[in-house]
Amino acid sequence: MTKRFGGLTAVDKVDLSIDDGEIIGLIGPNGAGKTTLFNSIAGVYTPEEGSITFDGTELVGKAPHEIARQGITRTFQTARTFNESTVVDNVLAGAMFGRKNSGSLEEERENVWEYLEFLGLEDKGNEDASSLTIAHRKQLELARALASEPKLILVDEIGSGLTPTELDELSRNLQRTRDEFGISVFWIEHVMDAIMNATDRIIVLNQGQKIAEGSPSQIQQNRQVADAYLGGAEA
Ligand SMILES: Nc1ncnc2c1ncn2[C@@H]1O[C@H](COP(=O)(O)OP(=O)(O)OP(=O)(O)O)[C@@H](O)[C@H]1O
Repeated sequence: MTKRFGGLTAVDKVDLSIDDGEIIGLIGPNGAGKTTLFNSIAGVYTPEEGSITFDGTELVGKAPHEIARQGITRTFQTARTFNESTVVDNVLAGAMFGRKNSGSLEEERENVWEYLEFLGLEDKGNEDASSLTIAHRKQLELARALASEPKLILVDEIGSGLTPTELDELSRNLQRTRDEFGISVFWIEHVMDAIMNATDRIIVLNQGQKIAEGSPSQIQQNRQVADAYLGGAEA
């Protein structure tokens, strides 16, 4: 697909696929087009050219809420939790907008504790989201994403603002999400250690184009990737 902003081609004929249960890293220097690609998948932007299919359904032209109902959800670089609400109500919001919403608030409220437990947040369920640390807020975003029962989660930079130990825990939780729920993860990250350790495959963008794709070790040894980072902004 291709996405332009006026004369700037932010995503330039990028072609990729994600299999069931894969964790795919998306890296590239600042301005490479990573967030624009995510926004195009999520229906925030409409690509000028190309196609995005999910489980055989064309997504281009669908609204973000329709795409969410198909089973694609996302977490944001700066956690977008509802801070005036309790932790459990934040997760409930994910369930109500998700793929298999039963329509019953009470039923969903029971169900969502499962996700809090999965991410070790059950003790905090009745606290306001505003009282959580950054790391816990990011876990909460993941819990809310899981509660929508997605097939694919788009994760936009969970690493920023976390200590290495906190990031390790979140990376492990992304892997557990894949292992236990069979959910695919497409993950933008600037913290290289995390993405190298926790992904099955990495796609590299530079100036809107896909310049490399391969296993973490192949990407680490790729000359073009090293040049892209050295030639442009910091990683
Ligand atoms: N809404 C917009 N309007 C105009 N230009 C935009 C818009 N969004 C992004 N761009 C431009 O598109 C290019 C790709 O930006 P994008 O944010 O997708 O890159 P990125 O790889 O996510 O960068 P970063 O790592 O810094 O978040 C950049 O040149 C950016 O300035």
